[in-house]
Amino acid sequence: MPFDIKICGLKTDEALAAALAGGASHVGFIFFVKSPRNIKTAEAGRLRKAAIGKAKAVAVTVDADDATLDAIVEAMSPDMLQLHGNETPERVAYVKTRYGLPVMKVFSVRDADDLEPIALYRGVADRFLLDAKPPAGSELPGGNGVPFDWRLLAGLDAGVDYMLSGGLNAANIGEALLLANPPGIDVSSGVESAPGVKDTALIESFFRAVRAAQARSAA
Ligand SMILES: O=C(O)c1ccccc1NCC(=O)[C@H](O)[C@H](O)COP(=O)(O)O
Repeated sequence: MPFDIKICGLKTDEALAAALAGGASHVGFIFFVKSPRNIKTAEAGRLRKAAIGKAKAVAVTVDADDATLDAIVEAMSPDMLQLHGNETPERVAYVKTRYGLPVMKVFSVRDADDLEPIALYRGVADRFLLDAKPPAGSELPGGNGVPFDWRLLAGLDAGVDYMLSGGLNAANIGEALLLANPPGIDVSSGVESAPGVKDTALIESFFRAVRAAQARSAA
C-alpha cells in the first residue's frame, strides 16, 4: 500500500509548489471561515489546477450543508471531500452519493474510546483522518498543532485505512511513524511559521524528516 502524505491548509502557489515538489500525495484546502487557513472557493479552484496529475486535492469542510458543498465542488472539482465535523454515517453516505467523490471522515482522538465510533463509518467513509481533540477554547476543529497519544493506534484494526494527524512536525514525525505505523500522515501547523502561513523551508524539512524515518525503518 502506498504511503500518503497530505499537506493541509494551502493558500499560496509557493506553498503548494513546495508540497508537490516534496511528493505530497494529497493537498488540502480549508473551507472554514474561522480558520486562518480559510480559502475562497474560486482561489482554491485556481490553485488546485497545479496539483492535477500529481496529488489529490482535498476540500476540508465542517458540517457543511449541501449548498456550501455544491459551491465548493463546482468551483474546485476536488478529488476528495474531508468531513471534519460531526457528520453522521448517514450524512457521509449521502455526501458520497451526491457528489460521487471519496470521503475522508475525521475523528478527534484523546482516549481509546474516541476510536470506537469508527466502526459505525466503516464501509461508508472511504478513509479516516485521526486528529487530536482541539484544546479547550479553540474555535478550530482541526489545525491546532497538538498531538495525541500515538500509542492508542497500535490496537487499531489493520483494515482501517487512515491518515495520522495532529501536531506533526519534522521533529516528531520519526517517533510518530515508529509508534503508530500509519498508512498516511497529514500536517498543517507543523509546516507554518505563523498560524495560516505556510513556510516552504519547513515543508521541505518535513519531507526530509519523513524520508529519513522511512529509510531508518527499512534498514
Ligand atoms: O487547519 C484548519 O484550520 C482547520 C480548520 C477547520 C477544520 C479542519 C482544519 N484542518 C484540517 C486538517 O486536516 C489539519 O491538517 C489537521 O487538523 C492537522 O492540523 P495540525 O495539527 O495543525 O497539523
